[in-house]
Amino acid sequence: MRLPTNESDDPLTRALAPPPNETAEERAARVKKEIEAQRVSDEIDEAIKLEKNAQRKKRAMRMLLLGQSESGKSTTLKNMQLAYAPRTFAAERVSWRAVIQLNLVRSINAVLDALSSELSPVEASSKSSYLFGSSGLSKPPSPGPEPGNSSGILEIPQDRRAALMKLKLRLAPLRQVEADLKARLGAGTEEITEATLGTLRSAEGRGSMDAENALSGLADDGVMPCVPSRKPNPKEVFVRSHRDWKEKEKARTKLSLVSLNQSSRPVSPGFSLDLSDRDSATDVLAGCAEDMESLWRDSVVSEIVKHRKVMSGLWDSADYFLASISRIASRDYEPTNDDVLRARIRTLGVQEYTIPFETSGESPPPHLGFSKRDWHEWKVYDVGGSRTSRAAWIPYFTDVHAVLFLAPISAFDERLAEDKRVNRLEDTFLLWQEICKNELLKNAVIILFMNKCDILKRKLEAGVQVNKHMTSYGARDNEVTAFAKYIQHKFKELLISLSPEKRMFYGFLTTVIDATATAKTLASVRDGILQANLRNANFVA
Ligand SMILES: Nc1nc2c(ncn2[C@@H]2O[C@H](COP(=O)(O)OP(=O)(O)OP(=O)(O)O)[C@@H](O)[C@H]2O)c(=O)[nH]1
Ligand SMILES: [Mg+2]
Repeated sequence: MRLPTNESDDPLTRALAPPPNETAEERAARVKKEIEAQRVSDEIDEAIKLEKNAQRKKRAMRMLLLGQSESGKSTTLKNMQLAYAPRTFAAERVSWRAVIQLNLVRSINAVLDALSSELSPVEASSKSSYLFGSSGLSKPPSPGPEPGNSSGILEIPQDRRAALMKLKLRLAPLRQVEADLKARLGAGTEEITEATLGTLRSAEGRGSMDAENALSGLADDGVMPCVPSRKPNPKEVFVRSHRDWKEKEKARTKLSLVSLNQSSRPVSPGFSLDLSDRDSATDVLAGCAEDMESLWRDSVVSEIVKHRKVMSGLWDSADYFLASISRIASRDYEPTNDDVLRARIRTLGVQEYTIPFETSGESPPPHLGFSKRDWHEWKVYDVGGSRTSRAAWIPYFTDVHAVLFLAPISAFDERLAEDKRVNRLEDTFLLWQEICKNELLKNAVIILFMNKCDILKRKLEAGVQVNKHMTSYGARDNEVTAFAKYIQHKFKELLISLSPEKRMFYGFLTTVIDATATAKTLASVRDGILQANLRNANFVA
């Protein structure tokens, strides 16, 4: 057979070639037709791609992380990444630097507020909304002494007053650092409290972008009990990206570290360093490191912190970061795994993650219709947990295979930040009830993490009496094992009595800031979900 020797011999080239004596008008018409044909073809390709993605999504294993705000959902998610996607976790570690710096600066500013209240009570009372109002710290303050009420003011020795005043002045730039970091990291830095709810609503009226973010998932009617049954508004439904601030922070931190080393190391050719983007928060923090240490270690300040119950107004990891001031407030600070697990930023809306849960490499049973990849690469959805965010959860209840419910059992003596009338454990029980009886979740495996056992232990050992806050606890032993057994029984009873179908109870006592223990628990969870779903042949869409 003779092969074509040049293009004109090729039948395909010949067939596609324009007619030899094509006029200019004919050419224009032909090109127009070809462009239109290409557009239609592209549209078809795009539709096929979308359909393929939708099918793939439908088949992927899907898990929802649910629970009230600060229950530990995002911390559990970080543990999943650390255990199953360590490279992604390591690559993102550097982007947590600003969040950790902000966690530290906010704690120091809260201490400075308490100090101001003691040094000059009248001035402080006019500013007191800063501390637990607009700054949006996570928990409402425990009722401390009234500023201006002399019986509530500590006696500060005269010789210490001047030194503490000076320290306070030298640390004043940290207010601006807090504002800058919040602006950089976005609305997740604003905790939803009774006070901030008002601020956020009025910001929405002005149509600000930040309010738009902050209000993601906020129902029209404001605070809602548990999971609302009405349809969420469209703003609440879409998956929010968790990458935005992480990508920006990663770039900024790398830049800042390069800039720090530029005098000793030559900048690689072609790398353009934008000095205007250098990290001024890091510079100010490094400049204030010694003063922050002096403040935190000062015996008078310690008394004030205790007296004003500053720590109970902050989130649970504040003391961890305050214990590491010199390490964090240095120019070359790079977060450790533990730092990242402890870092606090509120989750906005619903965020989707892909976790490669593969451990033993086994294949999915053929009759379930999963590809090997879909079987191991789970879609995990982390949600914002405050009452105002819960409407956003509902669209994710359809076709979900597992719910991992976080119950912070140490919160038996705490109140919801967004509604101080409600006890946090009571809110968790109400939420659990609604999840257990929800029709949309009837085929999902429900797993319970009774979390924050470390804090529970600390509280009970410090003498906090459970039965003062939960009369039903009666005269049972005021210690961790007895309390955990009691609580576990309550959760199990509710699950069994409320589930539309007969259900297995999977409960774990957890401290999710402990990565080693959590990795073991997560391996059991994964196996439990797969086993339970294997038994339930109906679950595959
Ligand atoms: N001590 C201790 N702290 C914990 C534990 N679990 C979570 N935390 C801390 O509690 C804070 C809140 O945890 P997150 O994981 O951000 O809570 P969340 O449920 O995602 O909260 P939202 O995003 O607001 O819904 C963080 O500072 C965590 O480090 C725990 O078991 N023990
Ligand atoms: Mg979260």
